[in-house]
Amino acid sequence: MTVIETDSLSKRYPGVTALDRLTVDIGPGVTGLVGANGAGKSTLIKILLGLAPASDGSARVLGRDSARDGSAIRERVGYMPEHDCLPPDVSATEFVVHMARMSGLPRTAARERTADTLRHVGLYEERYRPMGGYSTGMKQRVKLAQALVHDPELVLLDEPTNGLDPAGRDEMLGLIRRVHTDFGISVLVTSHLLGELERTCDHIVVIDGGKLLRSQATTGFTATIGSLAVEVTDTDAHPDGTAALRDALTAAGLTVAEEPGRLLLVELPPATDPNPSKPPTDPRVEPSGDTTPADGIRDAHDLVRDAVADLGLGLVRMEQRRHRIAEVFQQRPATPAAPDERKGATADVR
Ligand SMILES: Nc1ncnc2c1ncn2[C@@H]1O[C@H](COP(=O)(O)OP(=O)(O)OP(=O)(O)O)[C@@H](O)[C@H]1O
Repeated sequence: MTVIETDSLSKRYPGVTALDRLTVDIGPGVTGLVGANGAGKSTLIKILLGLAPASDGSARVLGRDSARDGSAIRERVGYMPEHDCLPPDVSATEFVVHMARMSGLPRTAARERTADTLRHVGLYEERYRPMGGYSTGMKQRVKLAQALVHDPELVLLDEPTNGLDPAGRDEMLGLIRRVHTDFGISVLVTSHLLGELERTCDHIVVIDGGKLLRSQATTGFTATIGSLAVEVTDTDAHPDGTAALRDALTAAGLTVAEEPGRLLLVELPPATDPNPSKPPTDPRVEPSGDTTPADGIRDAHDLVRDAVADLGLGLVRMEQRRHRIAEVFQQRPATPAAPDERKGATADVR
């Protein structure tokens, strides 16, 4: 099932191409839309909601054409805008009730839904105070509440962690995750911080300069590449044991990077099949003798163990690590990257 699909979607402003032939399918669940400032995230959201026309191509949201059926889409989709748009003189309750009424809820239902939604986002007594005195975190919560109040099937959240400190960001990301797990609402959440979506999203779409860089399940980002962290002791024969091991492993054909603290990172082969077009292996069929990723990982372990033993070094630790999303996007010239990794990304990877 597809929740959002775009087909060669382009948006041109005078002198700027905000979206450039973007074709992407997004399914249910929590999807992160990542890109540096100006990558085209807000533009995409506005087109999906039918609030801005595309220059070329098409977009469908919940099966409806965003160019023709904008108002029908907005009935079923909630939107949390990036910028502050809250009237300072009214309370969160008054504002969210108003938004619920605008969405067509009767008065009593609007009040009940508002109370439930504000409770869900963690606003209690403060909900009766004018919003002008709210902290950034409270304002972001009100913006999230008004996106949820009419019980949408999908919410589009534009930079919901903007302006929040690390603790506030974590809380907001937890809330966003619960929007899906507690209510079954699908979420598209934008951020220029690639790393923060790693724990929250099932799927990540990365855009840069309005173009699609990558669209992949979060596990795919982190599981396809890994490394073995190895630390060894020095000996009289090898006063720099780390360097000796690095040279031995490199000579054995492994790609090795050195980290501060005498740690060597040995690249492992992909742990999952990086080529999704390849048919899955039938588990009932005996292995044909071809090497698999698991074989490659075992071989790397064996090579490290043997090299350490041959050099007579002490092995302090050898542990497998999965890369975090942010690392996947850092340039790693020592490793021949898969074609779509080679495109690189300009998203902020803090
Ligand atoms: N109304 C507009 N008129 C002209 N240019 C625009 C307009 N809206 C957006 N742009 C330009 O289109 C590009 C994409 O902007 P967009 O706001 O979609 O990016 P973004 O990824 O959401 O970034 P940010 O997080 O900084 O808002 C930018 O170069 C921006 O300056």
